Amino acid sequence: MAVVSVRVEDAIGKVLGHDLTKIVPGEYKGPAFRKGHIIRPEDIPFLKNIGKEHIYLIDLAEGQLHENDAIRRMANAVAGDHVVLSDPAEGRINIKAGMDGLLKIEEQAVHAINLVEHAVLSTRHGNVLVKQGDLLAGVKVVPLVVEEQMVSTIEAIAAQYPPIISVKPLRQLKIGSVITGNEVYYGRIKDRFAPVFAEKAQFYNSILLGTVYCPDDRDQIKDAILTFKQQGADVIIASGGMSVDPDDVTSDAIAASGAEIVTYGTPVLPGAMFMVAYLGDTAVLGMPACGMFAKITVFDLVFPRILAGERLTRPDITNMGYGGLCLSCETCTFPNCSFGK
Ligand SMILES: Nc1nc2c(c(=O)[nH]1)N[C@H]1C(S)=C(S)[C@@H](COP(=O)(O)OP(=O)(O)OC[C@H]3O[C@@H](n4cnc5c(N)ncnc54)[C@H](O)[C@@H]3O)O[C@H]1N2
Ligand code: MOO
Repeated sequence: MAVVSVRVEDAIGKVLGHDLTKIVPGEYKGPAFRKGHIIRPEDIPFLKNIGKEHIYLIDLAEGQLHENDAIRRMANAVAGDHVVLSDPAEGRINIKAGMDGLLKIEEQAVHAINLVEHAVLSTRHGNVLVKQGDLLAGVKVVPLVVEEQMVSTIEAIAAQYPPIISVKPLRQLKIGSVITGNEVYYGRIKDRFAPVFAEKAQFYNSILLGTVYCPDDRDQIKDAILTFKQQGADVIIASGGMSVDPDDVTSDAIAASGAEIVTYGTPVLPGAMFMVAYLGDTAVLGMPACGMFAKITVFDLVFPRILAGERLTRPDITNMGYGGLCLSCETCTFPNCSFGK
């Protein structure tokens, strides 16, 4: 490749080899001139004002790629379902959500690609809900010109993984809620869980089939779970009675329903006493009383994945320990924080 640096005064009539960026802090950041622009005499003062005394004219050799062609290939290699790619601008392609859904990122593949010299694949954390148009990742290369070999190495890495960046569509789920506890059932205290379930159902665009109240009685809780199963619930949530007291029988009731227990306990705080089980295809979740108190809990890490049609395994849950500690910030910014990442 010949990359020739010429004085801007000598570049009139020549073709610009890459986007030229203008930045005014707080006001503007973007391309002042795009690759392919033919330099005009009136451009000279403007170029000098953005600090350019020289510009590059590029003549690619065999086996070399301009940054824009390299990042187009890289972006296509990492893009899975329901994502859209921007055009290159300033040597970068943005990958955005093509629809609302659950963002999936193959983390190991991202690490492997970034080990390739000059590659830049910068992503968000996966397993969060995204809206159509949300930014998911940016793709760049460091130099203006790269060897084609570098890009084919990245394509080969990407081929070893499932789609690296994708968005899974969400289902609308039918939820049955079973609220347990003698103190609520016998009217000693006012129930505080039902409003939480109503809010969660609305937030996650799900349908609440109904709410059944049970005392701390294993068989009554079990029967309520089985009734919701018969009614076609996709998810059954049983609240309270999930910890260590003798009256805490909810986990026993879930087991007695015949559900297959994936985990009792999660390495997430709040949510240590949470249970994930499956009765056929119906997820049965044991929600400890922290779910009534904390705005965001392990439920908010688990539920989006169920919405996206995933059946959670024990490693899915145990992997949540790294980053599973909520800092209970005064102003909650979840999912834009370390919780669940
Ligand atoms: N010694 C230990 N104590 C606790 C442990 C532990 O491991 N060892 N775990 C703690 C964790 S973590 C959680 S979370 C809580 C809650 O556990 P439970 O799900 O068993 O909650 P309950 O005992 O049923 O109730 C606790 C508290 O919340 C009130 N409650 C429950 N449901 C309702 C409702 N629908 N409406 C209003 N109030 C409700 C209940 O009356 C109790 O005051 O345990 C920790 N403790
Ligand atoms: O299930 Mo409890 O969170 O750890 O509060």
